[in-house]
Amino acid sequence: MESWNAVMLLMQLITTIVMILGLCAEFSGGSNELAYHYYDSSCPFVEDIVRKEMISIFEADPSAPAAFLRLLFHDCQVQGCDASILLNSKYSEMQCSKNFGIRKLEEIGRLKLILEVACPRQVSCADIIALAARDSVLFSGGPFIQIPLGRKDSTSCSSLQADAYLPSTTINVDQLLHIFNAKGMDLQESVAILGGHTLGAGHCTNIVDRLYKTNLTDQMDPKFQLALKIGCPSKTLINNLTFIPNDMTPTIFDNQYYRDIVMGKGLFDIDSNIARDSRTMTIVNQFAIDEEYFFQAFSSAFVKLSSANVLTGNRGEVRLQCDQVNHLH
Ligand code: HEM
Ligand SMILES: [Ca+2]
Ligand SMILES: [Ca+2]
Repeated sequence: MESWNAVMLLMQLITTIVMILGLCAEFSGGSNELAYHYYDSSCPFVEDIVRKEMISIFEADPSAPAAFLRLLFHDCQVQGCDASILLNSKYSEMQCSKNFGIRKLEEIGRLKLILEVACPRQVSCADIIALAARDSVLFSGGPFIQIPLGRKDSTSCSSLQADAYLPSTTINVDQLLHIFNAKGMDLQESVAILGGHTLGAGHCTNIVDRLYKTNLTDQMDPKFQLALKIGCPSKTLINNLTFIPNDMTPTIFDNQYYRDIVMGKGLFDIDSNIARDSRTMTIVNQFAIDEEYFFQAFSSAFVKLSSANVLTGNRGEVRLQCDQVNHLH
């Protein structure tokens, strides 16, 4: 009987400890999930502050939205959306050649400084990247996408991981679907997220291999091919400087990308592949004629991309400076 009482007492003690721990987590904002009202009490104007800064960045440089959208994809693709791409260290992800052309890291750092003044130690660099990307979509004519917040920043990064997880331009449709299925996307969302290529440009260095292949089996539109050859004359060193727009309206977030790839005017292998694969072709054709449908699928895909594999609660930290971890771990 006595031992039974002791067991009961122990169980009560454990329940109390678990409850106290739970309460602590709640009060410290340590919820383990992203939330739509995450900064309501700790930084209520975070979205307005980011939006205001973004507008002035976009006014100064119309190519900026493309940069922020790609930055989000490349952050989320390696270790999840944790601002690992911003870390400046021996192992920086930016050393990886697949991150060639990634821009505007310093603008995220500048936004962070502004937010440190408004709400010290609250807003993670990972959330700033996600907000910058969704404002980029909106201000170039795309949908307004509400995203949950509360991502924490990583305390490490690895260029090897970037090498392993960033996709190359020659991936096939199977590999593409695999990448986005892993983030919970269905077929439509996987085709929609590649619609990010409605913005921005690709450098010739990423195009020439396809363009000057001896047996170009691609059904590339001949006039488009000629235009690409004029834009990227040969395999020269200046290929790192010259570039070609991703679609015919590279500063507008629209469904032009799908209309282009249907007509054989896709810039990279993967762009033309989704227009020809039997699984993805029908969706590409639908997006090409129905922009609203594309916007809807892109919006839900964007939430999944930016929520996949995030650090929350006590995992990770809110960096004080986006390019450095707070202290050595
Ligand atoms: C999964 C397969 C993908 C591949 C292989 C791929 C590949 C590329 C390449 C090679 C470039 C050109 C980089 C340069 O030469 O400067 C590029 C640009 C771009 N990508 Fe992707 N991408 C993929 C998916 C995505 C996704 C999911 C998004 C966003 C949702 C995205 C958004 C962009 C944007 C906006 C640019 C233009 C960047 C700029 O102008 O600065 N890409 N992509
Ligand atoms: Ca990352
Ligand atoms: Ca466009």
